[in-house]
Amino acid sequence: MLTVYSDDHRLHFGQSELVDGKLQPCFEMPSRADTVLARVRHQEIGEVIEPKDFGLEPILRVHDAAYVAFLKGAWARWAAEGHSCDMLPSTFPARRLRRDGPIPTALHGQLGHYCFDTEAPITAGTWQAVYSSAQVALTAQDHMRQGANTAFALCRPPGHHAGSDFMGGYCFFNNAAIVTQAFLDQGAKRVAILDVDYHHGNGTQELFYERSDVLFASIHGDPLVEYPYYLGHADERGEGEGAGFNHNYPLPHGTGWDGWSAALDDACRKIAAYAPDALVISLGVDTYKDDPISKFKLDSPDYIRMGQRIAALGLPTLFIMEGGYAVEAIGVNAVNVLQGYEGAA
Ligand SMILES: NCCCNCCCCCC(O)(O)C(F)(F)F
Ligand SMILES: [Zn+2]
Repeated sequence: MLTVYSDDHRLHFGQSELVDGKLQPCFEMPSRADTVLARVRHQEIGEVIEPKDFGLEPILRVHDAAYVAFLKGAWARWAAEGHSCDMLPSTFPARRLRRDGPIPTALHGQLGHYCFDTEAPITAGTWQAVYSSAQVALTAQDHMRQGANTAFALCRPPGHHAGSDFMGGYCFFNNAAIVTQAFLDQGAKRVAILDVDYHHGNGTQELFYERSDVLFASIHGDPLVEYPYYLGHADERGEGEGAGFNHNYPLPHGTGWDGWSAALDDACRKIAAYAPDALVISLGVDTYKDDPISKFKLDSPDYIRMGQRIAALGLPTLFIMEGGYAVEAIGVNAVNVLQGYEGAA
C-alpha cells in the first residue's frame, strides 16, 4: 500500500489549546505523524512518496473561497498587529447573533466567524501545513485514479471537523471531503465515507448532508457527553436529496470492541447496500484505550480486525489519517488497520 507523506506537517505545531480554562500544550503534535511514518517504514507496508501539487482548485471544490482566503492571509495580518503567539478566537456568533450577516472586517471578528472552537490554533506555518496535508490526500487519491485499489494519506493536520467555511478541533481543510469530491469530479457516481475517529466528523457530515452521491457513516463518542457536542446524533439522517444517506452511531464512554464493532458491522452493511465506487476512511485511532483525550477502550489487536472488516467490503479504499493522541501507540494502531486491510497482519 502506498503512503503519501509531507514533512510540511511540522510547520504546524500549536503551542496551546484552551482546555478546562487553561492554555495547555496541543495534543495534536508533530510527533504523531512521525510515529505513524516510522511504523509504516518499520512494517514495510509499501513505498512512501511526497505529495504532488494539485493547487487550490480541488480545495475550493469543498471549501468557501472567502474562508480559504482568510486562512491564507490570517497569520500575516496577526503578525502585522504585533502578535507572535498562536492565533485563537475569543468571540463567536452564538444563537440569535447574525451568523450570516456582514462578515466583520476586524481580524478577531473574522476569526470567530470562521472558527467553531478554540482548538484550531493558527501559527506562522499553518497555511503551508494544511495546504500540504490536502495535497497529501489528493496525491493518494490520484494514485487510485491511476488504478491502485488502495492508498494511505498520512495527513497532518487532520480535517474531519472542518466544514465548508469553518475550522475547529485541530482541523482546517477537510481532507476526506476533498478527496471524496475529487473521486466524484473524476466520474465516480457514489462515494462512501466511513469515519472511525473517536470524535464525530461534524465537518464531513455538514458538507454532504443534503447529497445522495455521498454516504457518510460515523462511529463516535455520543455528542451528549463528547466533543464536538452539537452534532452526531443518530437522528441526523440527511436532508432533502441526502435524506437516508447519513448514518451516525453515537456510543457511550467506555465502549470496547464488542460494542464498537457492532456499529461497524451495521455501517458496513449500509455501505455495501449503497454500492459506492470508492470508500474513504477517516482513520482516527483515538478510540484506543490509552488515548489521553478519549474514552473508548479499543486495543491494538482490534485495529487489525477493523482493517479486515473494511477489506471485506471489497471496495477501492482510501485511508485518510485523522486523530489519535496516545503517541506511543498511534503508529501500531494506525498501521494495524492498514495491515489488517491488506491481510498482512
Ligand atoms: N474537553 C474536550 C476537548 C476536546 N478537544 C478537541 C478534540 C478534537 C479532536 C480532533 C480529532 O481527533 O477528531 C481529529 F481527528 F480531528 F483530529
Ligand atoms: Zn478524534
